[in-house]
Amino acid sequence: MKHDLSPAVERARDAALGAADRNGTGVVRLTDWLLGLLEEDEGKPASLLERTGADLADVRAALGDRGDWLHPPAPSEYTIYAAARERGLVLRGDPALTSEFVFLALLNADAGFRDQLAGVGVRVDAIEALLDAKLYVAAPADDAEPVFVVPESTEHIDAARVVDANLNRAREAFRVLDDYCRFVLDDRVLTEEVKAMRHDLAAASARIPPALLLAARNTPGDVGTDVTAGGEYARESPSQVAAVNLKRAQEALRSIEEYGKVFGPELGRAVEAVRYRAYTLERAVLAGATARGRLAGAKLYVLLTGAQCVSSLDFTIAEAAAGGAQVFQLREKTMTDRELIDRAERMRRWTRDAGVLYIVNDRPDVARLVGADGVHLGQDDLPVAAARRIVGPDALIGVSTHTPEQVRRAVLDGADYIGVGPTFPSRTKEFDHFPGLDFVRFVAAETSLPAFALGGINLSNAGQVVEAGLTRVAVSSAIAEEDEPQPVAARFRQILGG
Ligand SMILES: Cc1ncc(COP(=O)(O)OP(=O)(O)O)c(N)n1
Ligand SMILES: Cc1ncsc1CCOP(=O)(O)O
Ligand SMILES: [Mg+2]
Repeated sequence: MKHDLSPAVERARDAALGAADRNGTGVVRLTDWLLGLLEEDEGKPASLLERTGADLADVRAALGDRGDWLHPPAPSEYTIYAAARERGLVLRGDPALTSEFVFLALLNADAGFRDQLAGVGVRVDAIEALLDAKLYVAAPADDAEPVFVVPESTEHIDAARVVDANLNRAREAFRVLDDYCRFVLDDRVLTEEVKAMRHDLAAASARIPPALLLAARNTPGDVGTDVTAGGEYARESPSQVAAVNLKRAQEALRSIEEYGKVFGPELGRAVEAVRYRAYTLERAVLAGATARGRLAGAKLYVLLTGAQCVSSLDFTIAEAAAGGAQVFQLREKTMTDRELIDRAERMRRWTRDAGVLYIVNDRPDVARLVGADGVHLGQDDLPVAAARRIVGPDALIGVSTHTPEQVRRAVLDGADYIGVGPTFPSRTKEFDHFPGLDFVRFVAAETSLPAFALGGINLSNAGQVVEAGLTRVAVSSAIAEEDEPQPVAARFRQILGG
């Protein structure tokens, strides 16, 4: 039967037959065919090898010299051409007998021989990927336009290799972070954010066909696998493990973003969005841990407005602190700025003397000016990031929350604690909506960030808050309107579990 061979295939066949004649056996070996195909430096088989990272001279030398190799006989010409046509049809929709598909057919003809070739850097899967036209017009299912249409090129294999390695790195880092948020922080909001980031990264990377990523993978040939940095095996604490893996995820995402640009702008953009979220996550996870530390034992938080106190402010602070209140907030809503700064400075002294934390309500500027420990922000006050620029990295920032979404946002914005309420009708502030104890229950199950229930909490109903799952409360009238704040504060502490 006459086959319609390309000139390059004809030359390779003649070379193989000639080699068989010369060695006296008359048996044409796979080696003879391959050497025939690789004879031309500029030929497609040689260029495929080089594009996929193999050294042409090494491969030729191994085929020619390796006495320890098995050199199986080549299949019949008919079988070789049938396999080549089939590969050409599947990968390109074209059954023409050209050298690259005959090359591929020969590489796949004998598994043992293919393994020997892998030992000298011949990566059949990568060669197949380069020949696979589908890979270059891949588009995610929900995109109307192809995301990238490129000619086959070594650049894409190289970039896919970097992206593949960094996707694995990022996935592994996210897995470690998932464990930290879930088992160490016990925080559902953060755990779900890590999961969502993993999912979004996977969706973004689907823009590169998985077959291409797999084909580009070359772990044995990775010169970095046995290079370890000092300190890689030393971790002092779970939070250090989290910190290291947050950095690892960010670095891997940056690399995917940069090398992903080789496939078009969309991948870079989508991964950039995940990377920014990784920075936010870092703040939420790590600074949250510091804040958790500072507020670890804080159970009773007192909001004070001078005019509401039946005694003087300084007496109320000293007495409530002596009874066990640990955090005090200056909440003045009607003062001029001059009056406010004056009071805020005094309150700094009184709270320092009492050894308690001091938070200023609403005003990051005032908090910073008087050296308060932090600021409390409502939903209509400055956002966390803006306040953080004023108060600095070490100050505590609290956020009022009234809905599940506000809790999620506060956690991810890097709030250090949240106010949760209003729980009950309040004598201090009027409300027309009460998320109540159901919301307290939700918060208790959702986040490990310090969360203070507030709104109408007193000694009679504080137990219900504890039953609903929170053991921290913020109160105003229950302390400010008492002649003797100390025993009241002490009783709160008992109810809240010491
Ligand atoms: C600890 C704590 N939680 C909630 C609030 C309420 O803040 P906000 O909603 O901004 O209302 P005002 O207190 O500013 O009227 C808070 N102050 N403290
Ligand atoms: C400011 C504020 N925000 C929600 S409840 C509340 C007031 C808390 O005061 P009280 O403990 O007297 O109800
Ligand atoms: Mg406010």
